[in-house]
Amino acid sequence: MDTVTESGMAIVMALYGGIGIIHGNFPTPEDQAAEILKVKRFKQGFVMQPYCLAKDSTAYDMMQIKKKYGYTGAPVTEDGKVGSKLIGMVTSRDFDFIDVDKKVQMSTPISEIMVDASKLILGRISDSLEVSQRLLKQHRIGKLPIVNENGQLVALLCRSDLLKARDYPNASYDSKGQLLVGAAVNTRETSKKTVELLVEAGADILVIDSSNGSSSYQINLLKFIKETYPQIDLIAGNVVTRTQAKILIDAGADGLRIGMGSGSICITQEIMAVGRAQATAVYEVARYAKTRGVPVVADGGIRDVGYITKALALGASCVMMGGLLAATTEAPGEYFWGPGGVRVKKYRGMGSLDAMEEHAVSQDRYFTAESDQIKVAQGVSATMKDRGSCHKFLPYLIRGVQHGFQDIGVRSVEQMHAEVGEGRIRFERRSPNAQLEGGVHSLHSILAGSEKVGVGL
Ligand SMILES: NC(=O)C1=CN([C@@H]2O[C@H](COP(=O)(O)OP(=O)(O)OC[C@H]3O[C@@H](n4cnc5c(N)ncnc54)[C@H](O)[C@@H]3O)[C@@H](O)[C@H]2O)C=CC1
Ligand SMILES: O=c1[nH]c(=O)c2[nH+]cn([C@@H]3O[C@H](COP(=O)(O)O)[C@@H](O)[C@H]3O)c2[nH]1
Ligand SMILES: [K+]
Repeated sequence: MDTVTESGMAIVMALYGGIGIIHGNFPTPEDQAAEILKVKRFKQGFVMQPYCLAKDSTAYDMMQIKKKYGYTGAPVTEDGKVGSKLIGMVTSRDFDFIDVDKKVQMSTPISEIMVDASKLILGRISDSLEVSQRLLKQHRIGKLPIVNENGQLVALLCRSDLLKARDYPNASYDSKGQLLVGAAVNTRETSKKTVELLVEAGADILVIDSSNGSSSYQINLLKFIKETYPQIDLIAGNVVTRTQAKILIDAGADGLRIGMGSGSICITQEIMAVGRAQATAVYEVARYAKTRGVPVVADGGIRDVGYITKALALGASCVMMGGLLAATTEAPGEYFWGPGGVRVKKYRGMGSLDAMEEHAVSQDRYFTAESDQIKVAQGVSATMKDRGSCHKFLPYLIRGVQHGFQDIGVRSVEQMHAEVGEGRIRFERRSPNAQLEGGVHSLHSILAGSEKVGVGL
């Protein structure tokens, strides 16, 4: 989803053993492929998307970076982006000499404050983290810009990060040791070209993204991709019935995505009058897919960590989450202050009017003909409360699932599936009263900070 997964989210997901599916709502397919490349080029310990200044930036622009993001220095590049030529670097040390109270000095060109690239110690993209770290220490500098052979900025190494260098023992790597990443494509004819770019950029998995997977458009694209790129794992969907599952498995799907209208921003069940209760859908489709040796993804409706455990118990091999990961630091978009002074980020359905209007690609998807001006939204646009960084939230989710498995008495997803299959682990219907009882109830008030999601971060 375009408010959940771009390269930043995909990187952190892979570092913790998951995978991110880069959304397909970019202005061009090249933009989507560029996000795949960013994940593939990610080097552990490096900041791959540092906030940059442009050659015509001023001291004021640096102050804005400091105010908004808390960073005291920034690389200066030709056009203010990563990937363009590095022309200098500003650090707090250079900045301390500027009196920020004086207006004239706020408009001082950054070129007068920065240290010119010719005088900087630079790291090379081909160097390992150890070599670059040694360079930092040797020269006692705070920040080391990493450039490629053309002098273009590709990353930044910060001394402050050395102290918190993390290890990711469960990271998802491909055979070349690069992080795994997937991408979503729609079922339009144009996707054939998009797929070529995504595969070239190194996508490991493609997800054919549609609310109703069993369409002729999807089957055609699925067959095309399987024939043209047999090495690519393909997840088809979405489906909620065994019949739909059969159609896609027969057409060659390697995995299925289950869920129709169960997502937090979904209004499909109300507007289209189609869909299915998510637990039933996961249970039924997973049971059938298992007989065909095809794994399934439970997509949508994961409200909290317990829902992941439930989805796995119902037969899913993994879950896909939108809302639960939205409004983390790594989700696209900026935080802003929502009603009640709460810090929020935007989260919207890919079928919301908002998403449809933003990009020509998604508009195209929703117009049955070019001249068709009537849009039927299948999702809403919303905000989500700041959830902090995935570096804390993902370990919380993982540990939460582990505790759930421990309490149930299973050691792995495979064991869970086997014991459910054999009837040793069983589900029992809960009455509405039992569900109320299972939640927080009868309290005068809940103390701030102890809300359900994220307890124990
Ligand atoms: N999981 C869920 O419950 C739902 C998810 N969504 C999300 O919203 C986004 C859009 O979903 P959909 O509306 O299902 O998109 P879609 O692209 O599958 O369908 C949109 C419209 O385009 C038409 N279409 C698709 N391919 C075509 C082709 N090759 N030629 C001519 N017409 C074609 C379809 O028939 C449909 O009318 C996706 O990201 C999806 O995941 C939307 C609704 C429900
Ligand atoms: O009915 C819908 N209208 C939409 O506009 C829409 N956008 C996304 N999705 C689906 O919702 C999933 C995420 O759901 P959660 O926020 O509950 O994790 C996602 O993974 C999608 O399957 C949509 N469904
Ligand atoms: K819903």
